[in-house]
Amino acid sequence: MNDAQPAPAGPLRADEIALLRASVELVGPLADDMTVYFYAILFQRHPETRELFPANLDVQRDRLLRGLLRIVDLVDDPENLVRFCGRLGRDHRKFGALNDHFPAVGAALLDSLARYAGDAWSPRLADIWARAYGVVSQVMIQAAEEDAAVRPAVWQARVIDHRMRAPGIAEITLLPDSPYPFVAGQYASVETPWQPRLWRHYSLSHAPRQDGTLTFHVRATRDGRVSSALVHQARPGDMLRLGAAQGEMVLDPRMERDVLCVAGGTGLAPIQALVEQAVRNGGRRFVDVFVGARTADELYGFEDLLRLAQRNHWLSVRAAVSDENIPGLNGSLPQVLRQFGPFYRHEAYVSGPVEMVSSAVRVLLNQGVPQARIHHDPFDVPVLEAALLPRQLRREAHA
Ligand SMILES: NC(=O)C1=CN([C@@H]2O[C@H](COP(=O)(O)OP(=O)(O)OC[C@H]3O[C@@H](n4cnc5c(N)ncnc54)[C@H](O)[C@@H]3O)[C@@H](O)[C@H]2O)C=CC1
Repeated sequence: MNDAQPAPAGPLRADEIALLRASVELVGPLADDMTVYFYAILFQRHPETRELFPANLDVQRDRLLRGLLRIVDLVDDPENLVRFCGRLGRDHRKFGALNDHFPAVGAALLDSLARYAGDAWSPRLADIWARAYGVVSQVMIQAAEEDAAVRPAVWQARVIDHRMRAPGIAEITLLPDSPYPFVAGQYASVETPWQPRLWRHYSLSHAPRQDGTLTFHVRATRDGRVSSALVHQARPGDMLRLGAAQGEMVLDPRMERDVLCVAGGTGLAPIQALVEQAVRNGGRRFVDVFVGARTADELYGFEDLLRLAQRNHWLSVRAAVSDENIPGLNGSLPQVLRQFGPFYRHEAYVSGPVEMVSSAVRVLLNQGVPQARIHHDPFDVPVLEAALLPRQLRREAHA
């Protein structure tokens, strides 16, 4: 089949959206097989696209098609569709010149859907899918072009410091080749020379610095190839690549509410950045920080925050350990929040393992904190934020 031509980008009608959703439901249970098929035909028809992806496709497999399919969920929500696809487009710049590949991906997607939807596939459904894909790719391309006018797609950054902060947790400092714009609380995507084209996201652990250096906290995990390489292999002098900073877990300087910060494990990084920013802003509101770790050994960074609290009356810092019985606070962060709340007057920032973040969010919602005042980074792949959140939750989040 020829590559899909750009489809006329008219809004889809309600009956067309219903058909689109029904087809996603239909292929949902077959998504794994369909994904394998999708990549197979994409690489067969366009071998040059293979080198855009990491050598091991396992994670990517899961991501790309899932993202494409779930974007469908946003087709009747233009504002969030544009926001989501715009971010996707900007984020894709780091992968290289992609504009030429949109038609190829679109064609592979439609052919995969046609095969796995079976009898339910029809020329009408194909037309609806082509139009939906046309809208998405137009928004992505436009966002990428606008972004290209103002900043590079990637930054080369040299490792200038590497130190272990706790067992398996390294603090890594980089010097980028040109100024790297970001706001305290944001994260960067990082590619290492050891796992080419495998990008992972790490939060910066500080507010922007005069000398332009950037610091990340990284924990080596058993399955985390990039994290393990960063902790165990990276040394001063090594070169990494960075994609643009992203993330909306930032302080609004106009906001007057007190702040609650909840940091689990290496989730401390963005919280430390927010606290540093609050100091710079002049400490105009009270900030309560809860830092959690499984064991006392893993509770790194707490002493630094305590020292900061001694100098700033508006800052209070508490630590809790969940898997060890030691003097002080015991329990997981969500358990501890239950003891200390309610925080319904606060603006809340939560960072750490996904399960911890989602259960802390539930505790805060139960305490009456409105969803809009609970800030956390997207679960899993940041660019798939909207895709991974259940529809209802997302609506509430943007309400
Ligand atoms: N911006 C963000 O949201 C950031 C998120 N992270 C993520 O944070 C995580 C940090 O992992 P580790 O340091 O290994 O944390 P960890 O597994 O050592 O746990 C840290 C804290 O979270 C609590 N916790 C862990 N699992 C929980 C669960 N199921 N329910 C309730 N509480 C739970 C623990 O009790 C402990 O207080 C990584 O997944 C990393 O991707 C890291 C940096 C920034």
